Amino acid sequence: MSRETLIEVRGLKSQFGSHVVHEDLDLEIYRGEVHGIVGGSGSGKSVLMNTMLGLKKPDGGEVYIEGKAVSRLSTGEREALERRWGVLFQGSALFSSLSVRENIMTPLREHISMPVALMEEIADLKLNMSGLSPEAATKMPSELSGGMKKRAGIARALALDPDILFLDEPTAGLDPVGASKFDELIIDLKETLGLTVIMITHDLDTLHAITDRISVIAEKRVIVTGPIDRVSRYDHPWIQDYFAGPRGRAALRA
Ligand SMILES: Nc1ncnc2c1ncn2[C@@H]1O[C@H](COP(=O)(O)OP(=O)(O)OP(=O)(O)O)[C@@H](O)[C@H]1O
Repeated sequence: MSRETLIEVRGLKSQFGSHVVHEDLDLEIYRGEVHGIVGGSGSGKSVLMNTMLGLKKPDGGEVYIEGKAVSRLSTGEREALERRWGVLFQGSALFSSLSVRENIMTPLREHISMPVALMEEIADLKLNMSGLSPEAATKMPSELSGGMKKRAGIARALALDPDILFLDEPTAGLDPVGASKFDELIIDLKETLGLTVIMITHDLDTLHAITDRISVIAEKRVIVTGPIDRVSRYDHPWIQDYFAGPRGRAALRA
């Protein structure tokens, strides 16, 4: 992990009607790190991720990628940026009427003009990188287990060779063995592909196993950022409940 800032959120305000979700929120993501975002339910983790992805416009403040204000990018620059990231949404969000291979090909179809045979080849390569067997290519999402769906979602997220990977609750719904295998996959991919990974998760084992730094959202802003062992000692009621509660202690022992 370098200390070079890849994404910077400055003074973010997010609101829906009169409901203010973020107020003066700052966040910095370093190039090459796995950065976990944690916070209570409804604290605004998904809204923050959607704002970094440009799916929600800030109501105040700005998101900078490599120092460039996202709101001031031209359409071309914006499209180029979108090709640099892959996203695994909650629940994998695969298209149920498309096979796994077709799902992985979707971003290629949207962004690049190339022969179908080449797209299929790329899709099968990403499938393999995500730890799925070649037979999974022709399966429909309904035929996959939860863990396989997540891997197919990762394969699709990797379709355009991104350098930034956004993961929303990647291990939710997986059993502990499946979740720890998924953690290993994320680390492998990060190391082989040089990815920066931004991950929302409630999974304390995953946070301990793979994050370089974490940020905690509470009271509408990021209250602390740092390595998990430092953040978990921070004097704040939510942090103490979360990390020092029975689950937090078990994850630390593990
Ligand atoms: N499109 C929307 N319209 C109105 N309110 C919204 C919208 N999206 C999010 N919110 C509100 O913003 C707040 C933050 O939501 P968000 O989904 O970011 O929380 P979260 O931290 O990801 O929660 P969880 O851990 O439960 O997934 C919530 O109060 C939610 O109701």
